[in-house]
Amino acid sequence: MAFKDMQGSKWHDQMPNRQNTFIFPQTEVVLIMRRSDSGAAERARRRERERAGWQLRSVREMEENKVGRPSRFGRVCVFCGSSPGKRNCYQDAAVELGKELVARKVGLVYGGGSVGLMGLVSEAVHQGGGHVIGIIPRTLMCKEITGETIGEVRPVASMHQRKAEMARYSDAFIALPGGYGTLEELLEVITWAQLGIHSKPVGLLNVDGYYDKLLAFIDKAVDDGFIQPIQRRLVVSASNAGDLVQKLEEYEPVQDDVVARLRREMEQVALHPGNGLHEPCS
Ligand SMILES: CC(C)=CCNc1ncnc2c1ncn2[C@@H]1O[C@H](COP(=O)(O)O)[C@@H](O)[C@H]1O
Repeated sequence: MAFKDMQGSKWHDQMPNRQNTFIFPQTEVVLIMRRSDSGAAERARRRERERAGWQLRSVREMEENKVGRPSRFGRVCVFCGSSPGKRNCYQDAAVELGKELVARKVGLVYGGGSVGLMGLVSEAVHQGGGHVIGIIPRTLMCKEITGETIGEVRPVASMHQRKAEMARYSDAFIALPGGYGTLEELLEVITWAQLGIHSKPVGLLNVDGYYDKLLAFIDKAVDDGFIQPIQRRLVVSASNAGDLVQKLEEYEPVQDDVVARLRREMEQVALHPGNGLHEPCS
């Protein structure tokens, strides 16, 4: 009997835990490892966990390549326009990204609804058999505004809670072309990464140069001293879905002393509320 980790690189000769699975707490990705796993009980457990949005792959499946390209991500959050955009390339890119996630067995987290590029990417994942979570404020749940939400719908109280939940459920973020809403969501997760609130990769799907000017702006902010050069790495970009997801898979979090200190302090505050809140910077 042998066990293999998510990247398929490490072998272990003992069962990782009592459920024959590896659990990656950060990503909530689970792998079934036992070669001999078969039978109704295992299939039932698998169905149950898949319903919960976890990903399960047996070593045999991976080796026979039946599950497509394996991924380190369980779920990716996609921010995108609630409009379809005027050019076909944007709509095509949304569908292509959905298919890429399906091929890698990565679930989708998005803002719910079926309008614009949001509808196209969620439909592509859903139709391909992928898991979709739509997080939508109750006030937006009127179908006339957002259209039908497919997959699992998680209603939340506010736009703020929506963003927090989208971030919590995801292991990485991708922005397709979009407008103010997309930019706001994108910049928030970049800012959170800069502050060490998370260390998940953030990618821009730069369809036909849509984000060239934003990337140029970020470079200018680095040149003019408003963004630290090391923090430039927080934003990954590519012109097509396959390259972008691959870059995100290979992304290594920025190692920044200031970020590390902030993260430690935030963990302290979370553990001991009231501590450290009024301490001066050192
Ligand atoms: C009231 C109204 C215009 C609703 C349109 N219907 C919508 N339904 C669901 N989420 C939306 C909607 N409009 C904007 N958003 C949010 O804002 C983002 C897109 O905004 P935008 O189109 O890029 O700027 C989405 O990721 C979503 O989180």
